[in-house]
Amino acid sequence: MLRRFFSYYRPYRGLFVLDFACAILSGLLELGFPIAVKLFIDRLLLSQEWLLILLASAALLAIYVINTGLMAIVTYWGHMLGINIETDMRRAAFNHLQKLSFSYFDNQKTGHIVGRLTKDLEEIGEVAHHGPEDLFIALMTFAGALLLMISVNWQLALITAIVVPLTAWLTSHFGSRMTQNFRRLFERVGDFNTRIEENVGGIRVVQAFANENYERTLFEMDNQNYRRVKLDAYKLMAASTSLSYMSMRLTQMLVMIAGAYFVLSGNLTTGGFIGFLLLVGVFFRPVEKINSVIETYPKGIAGFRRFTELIDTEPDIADAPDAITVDHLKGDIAYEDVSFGYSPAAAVFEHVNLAIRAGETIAFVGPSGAGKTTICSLLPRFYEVGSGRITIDGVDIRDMTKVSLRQQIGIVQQDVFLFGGTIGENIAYGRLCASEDEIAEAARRARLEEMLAGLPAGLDTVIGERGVKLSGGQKQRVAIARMFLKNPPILILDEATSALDTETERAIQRSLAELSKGRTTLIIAHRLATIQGADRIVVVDGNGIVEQGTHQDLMAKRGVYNRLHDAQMRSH
Ligand SMILES: Nc1ncnc2c1ncn2[C@@H]1O[C@H](COP(=O)(O)OP(=O)(O)OP(=O)(O)O)[C@@H](O)[C@H]1O
Repeated sequence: MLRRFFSYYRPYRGLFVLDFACAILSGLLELGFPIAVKLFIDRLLLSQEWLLILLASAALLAIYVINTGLMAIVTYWGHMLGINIETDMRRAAFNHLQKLSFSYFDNQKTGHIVGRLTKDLEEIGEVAHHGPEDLFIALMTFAGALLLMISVNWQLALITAIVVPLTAWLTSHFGSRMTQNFRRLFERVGDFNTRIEENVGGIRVVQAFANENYERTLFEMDNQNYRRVKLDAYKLMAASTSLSYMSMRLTQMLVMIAGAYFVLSGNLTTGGFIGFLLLVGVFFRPVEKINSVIETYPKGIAGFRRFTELIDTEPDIADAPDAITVDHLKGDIAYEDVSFGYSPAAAVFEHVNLAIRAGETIAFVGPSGAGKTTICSLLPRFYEVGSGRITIDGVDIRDMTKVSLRQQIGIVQQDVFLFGGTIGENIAYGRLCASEDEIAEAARRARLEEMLAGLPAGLDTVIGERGVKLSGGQKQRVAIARMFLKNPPILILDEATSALDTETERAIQRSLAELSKGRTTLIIAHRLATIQGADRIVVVDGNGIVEQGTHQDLMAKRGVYNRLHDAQMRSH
């Protein structure tokens, strides 16, 4: 894992060397300072040569100034190193996320994904900056101060070194527990990110049901879980901080008593004693740091593990190595003995065979949950067929690149998802390089003109998050306009069930009819009245296709379709 972590430093070798070199230099100056003080007191002070004393003071000041500069470099460039690595990892995670298929997102909570890309990576950035530097400097300071202490008085050095095994124990004992703890903490952050996401996204439903109290209770549960885990972390930290503090101060006391004895017995100079005490301070600095390190490192490690988990998630639908880029498909589709289930244990349908000619309009009907949407979502490879194959123009869709395949298929969903920008931007999502004229033309063909005329900003009207400022019908028309712009040879229409008024509904039907002209169209139908004109109606039940034919054929057959039709007629 460590090697993998360091591979992210590769592009920033120069920055790393600069940061590291400055940190080492600063560490050395810190180490040299107590010895300089010792010499100052023992040699210069007693010599009473004022010029030398002033010169030595100026030299000490210069050391401080240089150290200040070094520390500024370490703080700025060191953080830049951390931020660069964090940015790279975030980009890698986001790019990987774009490759993952629907099944991954079906099983993930949005808040957890957001957490991985924000909080976790922030912690990694901190460790990326401080990690190697702190570790190395800590070791260097430890070793350097110990050697200098031995050179001043080895007996005192031995007393001071008592603290080393204790520190090692504290680091290993608390470090791994803190890593586990922070991992749990990040999960809890993910939980309430998800909760907030769902609550804000669904606030209209929450308020319409007047379920604010219920939501408050759910949120408070997550909030308290987070609090508990965080308190556990601080309990561990309090234990490690107080243990290390106590051991340091006890050692310091021992050094004071033993040092006083050595000075009084003439085995140590006053300068040596003061210098030694200053060295003890330097020696303890890494020990004191252990408390912040014990917080930062486990967070970084936990964050990095979560990051690698995401990066290592293989997209279950990937391009074959020799996948071809398709363009201008005609739109002949064939499902050949296709079986599929979202989980291997539960098949949604089995042995589906269906041939659709280019330009044909096929409507899928059947009871709710029968698998109409699922059949259609296999075509753009949102999910992979379990067995059998699907071809377009005779080519297996698994032999095409995902991007080129999906460019050939347009989907108008029942639940139109719009982005938070303007109407124009949302239409342009169909073809990002479209000109303004093309966007306006698409809007006209989707019969958006009248609505746009009533808006002062027209296509530049901002429609709010997920398009909340538009009506259901308007959103659908924007989605249709997008498709006119995308202009794919194959179309999947998830027919709207939302109760639009008859006039709007008719207008939308007309737009859709125009949109599907000359394209192979698969309609996921909920209301049979609207699809009677389809070239073919395919009836799906819980196992697969049970009937197919024109409306007239199926009515004459007096089978499932006939029953569904009669039932809907009765309910209207
Ligand atoms: N992402 C998913 N993960 C697991 N199971 C799913 C998923 N989507 C749908 N299902 C299940 O697959 C079955 C078929 O669902 P599908 O949405 O294809 O039916 P449908 O005929 O389109 O229904 P409706 O008319 O209500 O939209 C259902 O039992 C449903 O619970």
